[in-house]
Amino acid sequence: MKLEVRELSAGYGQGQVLHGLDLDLPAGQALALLGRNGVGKTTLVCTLAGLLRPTGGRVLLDGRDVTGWRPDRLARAGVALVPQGRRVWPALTVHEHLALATRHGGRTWPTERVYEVFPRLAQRRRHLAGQLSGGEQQMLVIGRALATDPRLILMDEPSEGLAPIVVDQVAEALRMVVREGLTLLLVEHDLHLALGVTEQAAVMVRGLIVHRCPTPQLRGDLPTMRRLLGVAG
Ligand SMILES: Nc1ncnc2c1ncn2[C@@H]1O[C@H](COP(=O)(O)OP(=O)(O)OP(=O)(O)O)[C@@H](O)[C@H]1O
Repeated sequence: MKLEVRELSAGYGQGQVLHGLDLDLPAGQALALLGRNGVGKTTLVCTLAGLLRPTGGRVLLDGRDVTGWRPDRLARAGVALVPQGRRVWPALTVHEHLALATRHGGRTWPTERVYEVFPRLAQRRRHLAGQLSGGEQQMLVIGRALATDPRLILMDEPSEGLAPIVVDQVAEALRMVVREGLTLLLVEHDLHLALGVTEQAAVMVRGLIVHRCPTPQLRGDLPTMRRLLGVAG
């Protein structure tokens, strides 16, 4: 699903965070959205998911103006959000989570397809989510989003607090779904993950995209990474 963001402004009360931000994400592309703490990455993702109302500008999905749409309407249009903090329902099993996600009657993934992306979840399908490891919970949250058959998936820090080996498993899963044509906007501090699964990278500073390039180019551009992201080395 093609995403076009035009002069988007949003914030909290009097505090404006996004200052007329422009962003283009062609259908089927995976984009890493990078930037130091507090530049507005989560604010952008929440605005795109309908959790925050923009105060200005426009958001287009496949050319259709969806500015100000509520989260449920955006979800039905094919937008899925994997928010920070991997919230699961502790007393429901893995399988019940996935079954609930596909209950809305629209297009869905067969649960088995989620299990192909995350074999670990298949092994844990009868376990309560509250008993899963942090990594398994994150797989469940991503799996739940995939089960709704999204066309654009917004992810906010999926690697947060996960062991490196689990981050590798999440990366492998993301590569798989991107290969299948899903459009991905990935907010991520773990550069190994962010640069390992995306073709394009964008860097935010104070509510604006200030740098955009193919991911391999950014990976080879240490001065820019140092300047905009504070990467050591
Ligand atoms: N609910 C809120 N109410 C008021 N201000 C907020 C709220 N959430 C975030 N902010 C402020 O908005 C600005 C941008 O925050 P945001 O979380 O979007 O940044 P970020 O780039 O995602 O940061 P991080 O990388 O630390 O997650 C920050 O100054 C933050 O303090």
